[in-house]
Amino acid sequence: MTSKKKAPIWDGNVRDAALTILLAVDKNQAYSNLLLNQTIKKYKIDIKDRALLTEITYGTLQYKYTLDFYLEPFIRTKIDLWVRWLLRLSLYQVVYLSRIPAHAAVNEAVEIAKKRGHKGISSMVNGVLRSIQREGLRSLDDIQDPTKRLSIATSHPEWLVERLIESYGIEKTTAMLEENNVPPTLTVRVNSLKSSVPDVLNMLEEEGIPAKKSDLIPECIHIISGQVTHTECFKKGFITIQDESSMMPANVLNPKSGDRVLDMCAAPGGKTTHIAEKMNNEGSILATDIHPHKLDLIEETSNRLGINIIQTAPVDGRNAADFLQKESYDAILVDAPCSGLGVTRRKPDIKYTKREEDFESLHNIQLQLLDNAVKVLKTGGRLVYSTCTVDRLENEGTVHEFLASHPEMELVPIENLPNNLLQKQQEGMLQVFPQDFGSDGFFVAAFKKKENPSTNG
Ligand SMILES: C[S@@+](CC[C@H](N)C(=O)[O-])C[C@H]1O[C@@H](n2cnc3c(N)ncnc32)[C@H](O)[C@@H]1O
Repeated sequence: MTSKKKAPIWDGNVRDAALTILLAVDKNQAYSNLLLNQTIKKYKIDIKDRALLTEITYGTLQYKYTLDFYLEPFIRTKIDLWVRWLLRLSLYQVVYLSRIPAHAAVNEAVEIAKKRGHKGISSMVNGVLRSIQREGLRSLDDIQDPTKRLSIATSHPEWLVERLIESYGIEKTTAMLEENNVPPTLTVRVNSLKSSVPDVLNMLEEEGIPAKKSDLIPECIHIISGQVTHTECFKKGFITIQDESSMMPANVLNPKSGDRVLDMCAAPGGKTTHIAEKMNNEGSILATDIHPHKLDLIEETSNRLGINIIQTAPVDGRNAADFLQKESYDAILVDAPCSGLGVTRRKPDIKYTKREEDFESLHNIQLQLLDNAVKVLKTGGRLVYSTCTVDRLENEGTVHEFLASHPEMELVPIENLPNNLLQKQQEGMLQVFPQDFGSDGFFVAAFKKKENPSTNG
């Protein structure tokens, strides 16, 4: 007799589950997206509760500083961390989720406080939330300093707001920080080896998933609602979940069938498999990553997509040239580790955990990766550098410093993307902001190894 493993008991308390996740993110620096997925899987939480759990967890995290600003005048004693998160998540519902009646959010908070604490705490929680309801929220206009006001209104650390304003000015920064609090879109890439955009749209419709073709990247489809990973279309390898901005590097690299390609920071393989599709599954790709356990993900995805030209290897890109054959790759992608400021919508914890000193150390790693890529790139070969950040030091800063120390490399214009993206190119580099197209913030630059290194162009 086979016995099915039962899911642990789910008591249906979405707010309590959100509180557990938020506390773990705060105390253990756990990733909110991973914890959320684990919780949903562990308890087999249904679609309706899943949506609310996601909304409350991300929303509370996204607006942490704003919520604290509203709570501050009403909290008169020292409170435990879990009580602070309970107040934040309850106030988040009152302020931002109009479909949830305020009294329901407050009653739930009181019940959780009773269950997790004692009567004194539940009365305090009740008192704070009801006082805010009675007296109203303080105005953000009370904050005189514009940087501080933007920091509190959009809930980003003040030093980060300052850094971004310095790079992009107040208007662009405001639009970016506001966009960082908007739920991300879900997009998929059609596997050109197995299907086409019109066929996938039909298949998704038949499977009850509303979707539409993107206006930006030709192989991209926007999913309007539904769980794509449950569809036959996904299981059969016709599509891969990928943000639209992340579809740029493989297009810019523009590999040919039969090329020998290196993807230096490859896991989990979103871009490696895209490159393989562009190569019509002909040629060879070496996909390396510093973390060996992540390489399995590349192999899994390749199998699902019907790709067999990818080999994986655990390699630290900072000394890749010691292990790989010199001057042997036609095209190389360095999709570098970065601060990830362009994906704050998906991982709100990023904005609270980054430190100013991280940018310099990431910039140094990025330069080391590029130094190694040059050594194994063929003369005349193409190198694409990409990040999912909007930080100038990691993007333009890395490109300029790299060019200064590599006279054998030249920046080449970005090609093979639609015009509305190409128009955004500045000095041969492309920075996409989250507010531009609703896709992730992303940076791409392309280089060529000169045939004759003594020339300047
Ligand atoms: C932005 S992610 C890559 C995403 C991947 N290209 C994709 O599209 O799925 C950066 C990757 O770099 C890897 N990494 C970090 N430091 C590295 C190093 N020194 N050498 C090689 N890989 C590194 C990380 O493990 C991570 O998987």
